[in-house]
Amino acid sequence: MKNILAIQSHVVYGHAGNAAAEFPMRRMGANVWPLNTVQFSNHTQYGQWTGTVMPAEHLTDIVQGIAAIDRLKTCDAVLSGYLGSAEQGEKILEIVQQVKAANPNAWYFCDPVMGHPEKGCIVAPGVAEFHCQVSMPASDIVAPNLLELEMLSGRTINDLNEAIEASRSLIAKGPKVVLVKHLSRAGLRSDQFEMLLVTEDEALHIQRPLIDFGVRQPVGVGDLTSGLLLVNLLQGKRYEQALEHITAAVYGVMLKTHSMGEYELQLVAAQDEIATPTHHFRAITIDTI
Ligand SMILES: Nc1ncnc2c1ncn2[C@@H]1O[C@H](COP(=O)(O)OP(=O)(O)O)[C@@H](O)[C@H]1O
Ligand SMILES: Cc1ncc(COP(=O)(O)O)c(C=O)c1O
Ligand SMILES: [Mg+2]
Repeated sequence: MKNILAIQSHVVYGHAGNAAAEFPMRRMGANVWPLNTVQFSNHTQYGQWTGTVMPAEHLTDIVQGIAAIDRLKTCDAVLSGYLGSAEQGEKILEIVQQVKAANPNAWYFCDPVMGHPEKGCIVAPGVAEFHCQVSMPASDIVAPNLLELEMLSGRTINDLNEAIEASRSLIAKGPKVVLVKHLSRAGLRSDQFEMLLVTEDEALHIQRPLIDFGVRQPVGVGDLTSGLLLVNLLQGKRYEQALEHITAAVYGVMLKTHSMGEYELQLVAAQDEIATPTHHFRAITIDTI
C-alpha cells in the first residue's frame, strides 16, 4: 500500500483540492494523508466562499507530529495543489525535503494551481511566482494546464510541438515527468479534451470527447487528474497505461456528472468508473522532437 501526503485545499461542500482527489486516490487503493492548506465552504469559482487559510506553520506542525511518531519514512509521495498563501509554499518545500530525508525514494508531485481569472479560480498573490521559481524545479512530476505551462516556461504556446518544447524546458530544470492536463487551444482538435505526458525522451498524447456543460464546467477536474496519475505511477504503471487510465476514469466521472445534471463532480456515484472505467482511449506517441 502506497502512502501519499496530500497538501492542498479542502472544501466542505462539493469537490476541489483534497475534496476532489482524496476519495478517488483511496478508491484506487492508496493511503491518503490529507493535509489541508485551506478549509473553505466551497470552491472559489462560485465567486463567494467562507473559511480559513491555514497558517503556514500549521503544515510543518502536522508533519512534525508525523515525524515524531516515526511514520514519515513510510511516506511514498508528497502531492501539492491549491495553496492558501505563498508562505505555505515555502513550508511545503521544507516538508518535501524532510520526507525525502526520511525516505529517499519518495516523490514530489506538484500540481501548480495558479488560478484562472477568466474562469474565476482565485489563488493568493505570490503563489504563481512561487511555483515558477521554487516548486516546479524541486518537483519530480509536475502537472500544469496550458496557462500554467506558459507561466512556468515563460513561453506562449500555440500548438502541440510548442507544448512539448515547453515541457522539455521544465524537464531541463528538475522534473522528470510533465503532464499537460489540458491542452485547450494548443491541442489538435477543438471538439476534444487533450492531454500530453512528456519525459526527456517520450511524448504521449491522448484525447477524450468534450462534453457540453455549457458555461458551468465542473471544477476539481485537474486535482482529480493529478491524484489519479500519482497513484497509477506509484503502483508501477507505465506512462502509457497510466495516461490511458486517468483519461478514461476522469471521462467516466464527467459523463456521470453530466448525466445527473450536476455542477459538482459526482465522485461517489462514479466511483466504479474510477476503479474500472467503461471507456478506453489510446495514448499515441508523438515523434516530433
Ligand atoms: N471531457 C470533458 N468535457 C468537457 N469539459 C471537460 C472535460 N474534461 C475536462 N473538462 C473541463 O476542462 C477544464 C480544465 O480546466 P483547466 O483549468 O484548463 O485545467 P485544470 O483541470 O488543471 O484546472 C475544466 O473546466 C473541466 O471541467
Ligand atoms: C479551493 C480550490 N481548490 C482547488 C481548485 C482547483 O481546481 P481545478 O482542479 O479545477 O484546477 C480550485 C479552483 O477554483 C479551488 O477554488
Ligand atoms: Mg488546476
